[in-house]
Amino acid sequence: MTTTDTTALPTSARTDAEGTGPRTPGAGKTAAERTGARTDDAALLITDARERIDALDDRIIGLIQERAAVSAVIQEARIGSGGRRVNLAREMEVLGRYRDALGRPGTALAMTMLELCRGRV
Ligand SMILES: O=C(O)C(=O)C[C@]1(C(=O)O)C=C[C@@H](O)C=C1
Repeated sequence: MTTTDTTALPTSARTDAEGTGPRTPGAGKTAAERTGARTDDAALLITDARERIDALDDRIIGLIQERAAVSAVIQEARIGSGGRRVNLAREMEVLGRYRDALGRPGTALAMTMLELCRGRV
């Protein structure tokens, strides 16, 4: 690894030694440019919090994939028994749960999730 001494620069003007290769988003950018922050403290906080968000998003994506697999088992069982892929009454229950917990955007989220789990109707 080639290293450049950036310690003479203000932290906000440096790029991270790690994770800012030529293909890494944010490569060659200052912490301020990467985060939109105007102070080093804020840039650090944002960088840290973004790592937590990325970890949460990874888990959410994994849960959606797990949900889709369980949903596929149900759909296959129903189709295999002579029924239809879609069960609208159940979808209304799912939409209602998301709406109750998250409001109107929850409904939109649930509709997208159902599409991911059973395709377009
Ligand atoms: O609960 C079911 O009966 C399912 O088939 C699962 C599921 C879902 O992913 O939540 C998928 C398709 C149906 O239309 C309803 C719900």
